Amino acid sequence: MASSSASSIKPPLPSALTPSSSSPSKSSAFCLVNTASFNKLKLISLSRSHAQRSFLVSNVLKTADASSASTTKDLESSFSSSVGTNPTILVSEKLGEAGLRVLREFGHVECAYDLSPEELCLKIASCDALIVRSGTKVTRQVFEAGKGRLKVVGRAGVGIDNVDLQAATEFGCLVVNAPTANTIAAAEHGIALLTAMARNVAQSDASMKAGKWQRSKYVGVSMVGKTLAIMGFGKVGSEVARRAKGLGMHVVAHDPYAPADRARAIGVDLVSFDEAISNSDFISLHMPLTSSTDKIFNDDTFAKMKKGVRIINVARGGVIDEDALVRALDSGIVAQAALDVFTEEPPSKDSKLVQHENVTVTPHLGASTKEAQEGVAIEIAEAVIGALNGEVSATAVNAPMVAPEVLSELAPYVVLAEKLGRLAVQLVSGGSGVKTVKVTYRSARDPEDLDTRLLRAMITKGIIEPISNSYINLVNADFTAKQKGLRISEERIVVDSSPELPVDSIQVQISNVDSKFASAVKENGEISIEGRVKFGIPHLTCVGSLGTDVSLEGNLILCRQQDQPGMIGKVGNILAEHNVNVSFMSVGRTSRRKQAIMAIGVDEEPNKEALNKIGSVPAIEEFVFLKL
Ligand SMILES: NC(=O)c1ccc[n+]([C@@H]2O[C@H](COP(=O)([O-])OP(=O)(O)OC[C@H]3O[C@@H](n4cnc5c(N)ncnc54)[C@H](O)[C@@H]3O)[C@@H](O)[C@H]2O)c1
Ligand SMILES: O=C(O)[C@H](O)COP(=O)(O)O
Repeated sequence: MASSSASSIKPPLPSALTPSSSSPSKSSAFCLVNTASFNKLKLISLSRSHAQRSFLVSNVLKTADASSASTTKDLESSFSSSVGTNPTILVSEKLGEAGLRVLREFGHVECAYDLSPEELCLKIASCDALIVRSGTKVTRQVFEAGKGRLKVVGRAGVGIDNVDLQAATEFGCLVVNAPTANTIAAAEHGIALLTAMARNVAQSDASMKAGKWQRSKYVGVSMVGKTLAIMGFGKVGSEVARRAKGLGMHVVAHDPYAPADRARAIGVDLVSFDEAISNSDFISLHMPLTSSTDKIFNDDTFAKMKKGVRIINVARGGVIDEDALVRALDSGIVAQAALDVFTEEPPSKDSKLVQHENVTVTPHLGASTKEAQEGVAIEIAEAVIGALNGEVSATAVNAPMVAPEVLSELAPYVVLAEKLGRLAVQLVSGGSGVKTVKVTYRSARDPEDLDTRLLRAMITKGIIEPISNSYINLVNADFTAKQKGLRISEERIVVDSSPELPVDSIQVQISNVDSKFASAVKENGEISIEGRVKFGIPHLTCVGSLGTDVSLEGNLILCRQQDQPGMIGKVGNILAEHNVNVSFMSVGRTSRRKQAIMAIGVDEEPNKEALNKIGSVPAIEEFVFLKL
């Protein structure tokens, strides 16, 4: 007889005991002694020391016990009940009042502006969410300080170059932004800078205020008929293009990812980078700051521009090498520049660029209209609350988006997936050394129609969390798996079952490891378990090559035994003697009086003595105790 210790491994079962894993119920007999009452889908987070205790489904932060939630309504009611406490939301920059009102109705809102990096790190440790604009650097240190509690960073605007997305992902923190509400404001500001620069509005205004009347000095240039290059034909760039067309300009755009039909619809030609910059009279920048756009406008690119070009930047200061721009202004390659954004904000008071007489500047005002700020504030408040409430975020920056209908459909499978991962890793001898996992989804659906990212994340969570102190969710599951050298491959097999159900069964196989329960090892040497959802409840349906049928909740004892009368009673009595409540029992076997697998669900964890007694029942050949 083997116990749950790693040293007591027995060889895999003989092939006589190996019914087909794909259809265990056909070749196994089941005796379902008792069924448990199942908890509702508990979306309350199990997160440690976390006051807010939310379950962020879009991120799969935490799940609790086996559960069922087959409709969106079930899910939503579970979400709302999970946000009972008062989450703390730190707002570190000025946010529109309308958004603050929405946030205050939801939780405790702390507005603390102009925090030093140290002060931010100190505060963040007691916050569930952080809302920033472009002025707050959300660094790795911030995520480290917020570890375990900070669940979401909301960027009240578009650009997320001030947020360390890699660190956010590693710490499982969702980043959401408000990408649409300030588009028009930014485009209008771009046009304002374009026209103000062309007609020297700012310079002549300053001159008049200084008591001068310099009409000939401030002769401008006309815009009609001139070529404007839009660099980055996204939301803002397209709106600038529309407006520039209204000014009678010829507009071209460069954007490696922009669809040609959108450009055509606005009457804009998409051209190469070099073509755009070398033939244009005005160049307006609208691309994000990324590693590939960092200082993309530099000495080399300025040298390719038409002499006397005028540049507008309402995107990010970092896309321009500012020293090179000063040189280009001094040499006359660039006649004028109108800048709303700077590499360092605010720039130094003696910045040559800011002080340059041919440069018009504004202090990052692109998004600063009353309308845009109210809009952005509401957009980000809703996104952050949604994320804390477990809703799918349409503006997630560092997590795959899962459509609400997919989420609702997959809810019970999400629980099953985590339980299977959790069970599989506990069957590994010593629990460690897991490197290769294969997940097989059997489904009647076309493999293309089955989005398994959520399920894979939960299996990863189930496998990693019991053996490490990592915290896994949809945001960081793939990253953490990779970091730990865990390779999870997936296979989808089309089966002839109901296409109404997204998944028929999920099988988790771990290879190249020893098992503490030899019966879990298939002929191919892999630990294998399989489960399905029955009436919304996750069930374990196969262990190794043997069929079983137990609902997954509480704890589980798996025994391999000789199939003979009285086994259920013997084990049941031992557990009763130790005041351990049995929630269900199931016996699967291939044929009479040979070997069988008994699965016993227990509410409490049996002590060593009880487990030893089970182990000494002569007909029991091996057993393992597993925590779900
Ligand atoms: N000044 C402000 O207050 C203000 C306000 C809003 C937006 N912005 C900034 O403006 C920029 C654009 O915002 P958006 O809402 O239009 O974003 P967007 O994502 O809709 O558009 C950005 C576009 O840039 C394109 N792009 C990416 N790399 C490029 C490259 N190397 N060359 C050319 N194009 C490239 C993308 O394909 C995309 O179409 C962002 O940097 C944003 O932060 C500034
Ligand atoms: O990226 C943006 O949305 C703009 O740059 C606005 O930034 P702000 O919120 O700091 O005004």
